[in-house]
Amino acid sequence: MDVEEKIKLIKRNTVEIVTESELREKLEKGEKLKGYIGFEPSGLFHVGWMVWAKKLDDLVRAGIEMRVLAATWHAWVNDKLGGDLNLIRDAARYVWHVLKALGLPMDKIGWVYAEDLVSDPNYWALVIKVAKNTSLARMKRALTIMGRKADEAELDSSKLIYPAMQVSDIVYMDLDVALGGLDQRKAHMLQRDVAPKINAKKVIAIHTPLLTSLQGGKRMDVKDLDDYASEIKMSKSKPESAIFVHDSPEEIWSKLKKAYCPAGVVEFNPVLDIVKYVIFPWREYKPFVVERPEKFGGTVAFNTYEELEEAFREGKLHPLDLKKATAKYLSEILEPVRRYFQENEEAKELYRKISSSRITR
Ligand SMILES: Nc1ncnc2c1ncn2[C@@H]1O[C@H](COP(=O)(O)OP(=O)(O)OP(=O)(O)O)[C@@H](O)[C@H]1O
Ligand SMILES: N[C@@H](Cc1ccc(O)cc1)C(=O)O
Repeated sequence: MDVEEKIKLIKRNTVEIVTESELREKLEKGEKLKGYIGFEPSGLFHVGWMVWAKKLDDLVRAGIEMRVLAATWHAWVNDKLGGDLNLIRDAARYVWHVLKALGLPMDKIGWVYAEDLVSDPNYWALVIKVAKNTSLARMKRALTIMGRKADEAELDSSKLIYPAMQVSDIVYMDLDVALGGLDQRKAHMLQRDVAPKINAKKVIAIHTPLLTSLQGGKRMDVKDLDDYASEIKMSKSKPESAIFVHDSPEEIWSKLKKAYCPAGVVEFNPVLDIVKYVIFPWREYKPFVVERPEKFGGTVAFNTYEELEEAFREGKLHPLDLKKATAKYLSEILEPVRRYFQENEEAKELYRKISSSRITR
C-alpha cells in the first residue's frame, strides 16, 4: 500500500485528523507508527463502538502498530461498575471477546491494562508534569472526555486527575497516533498543547463520528460540536439510547421501529448514522437493498450511502422501509457475535456477569 492509499484508508469515515500533514510526513518518511484507542470497561458493547472498531481495523491494515488500552483505573475514577476493579477487569476482557467476535485481528492488536502503566512511578511523574502545565479551568472543561460536566468534580476531585491521566497514557506509551470518537477531542488537544512543554511528541489525533442516540437530537446553538455530539450520543450508560451487539433480530427491529427518523431529516438521525457508519463499512461497501412492494416503488439498491441519503432527503425512501432494511443488515452483521457468545464459554460467562450487573455508573 503506498502513502496515498494508506491515507485514504485511514481517513475514510473520520470526522478529522489533527493533523493530516503530520501523518503524511511520518508516513512518507517510512516511520513505523504506534497508535492506540482507550476505553472504559463497563457495560455492554453497543453499535456505536463498531465505528471505532472498524477504524482500528483500518489502521492495522494501514500498517500502524495498534494497541487497545483497557482504562480500568480511569473507569474506577469515573465510578463505573461501582468502582469494583475486579468486575471492571472482567468488563475489559469481555470487550476483547467482542472485538474478536467481530472479526478483528486480535493477534495483531496489542492489549494493555491501565495497571501496566500505573504500577510505574514514572507514570505518576508524567501525570504531575501534565497537571503542572494545565490550568484548573482547562482540566474542568476536559471532563467531557469522561462523559461528565465541568462541575461534576466539585464533590469528587479525583475526577480532575482523569484528563491528566489520559494525556499521560499517550506520552508514557510514546504513541504517534491516538484514535477516539469525537468526544475525546479535548484530551487529544490537551496532549498536543502540553507535549512540547514536557519534551514529548505531539500525538496525531484521529476522530471518528459519534452515532446519535436512538432518541435522536436537534441542532441547538452549540459552541463545541464535540460537547453537543457527546451529549446526544448512543451510550452504554443510557441503555435506551443504544443497540447492543448482542441484541436479537427481534430486539433490533423493535428498537429501530421506535427510533428517531423523521421523513427527510438527515441531521442527527440515528438510523442513517447506522447505515453510513456501521452497515456500509462492515459490509465492505456492498449495495444496500431496500425491498418494497411494487406499489411503493419496488425494490431499490443503493450503491453508496450518498445515493441513499439523497433519496431519503427527497422523500423517495420512506423511514419505515429504511428501518426494515437497516434492521435486516444489522442483524446479519451481528449474527457472528451472537453465535460466538453462545459457543465461547469464557465469553458467555463474562457477558452474563456484565449484563447482570445493575450498576454501570
Ligand atoms: N455513540 C457512539 N458512537 C461512536 N463512538 C462512540 C459512541 N459512544 C462512545 N464512542 C467511543 O467509544 C470509545 C469509548 O467511549 P465510552 O467508554 O465513553 O462509551 P460510552 O458508550 O459513552 O460509555 P459511557 O456511557 O459509559 O460513557 C470512545 O472513543 C468514544 O468516543
Ligand atoms: N476517556 C475515554 C476512555 C479512555 C481512557 C484513557 C485513555 O488513555 C483513553 C481513553 C472514554 O470515556 O471512553
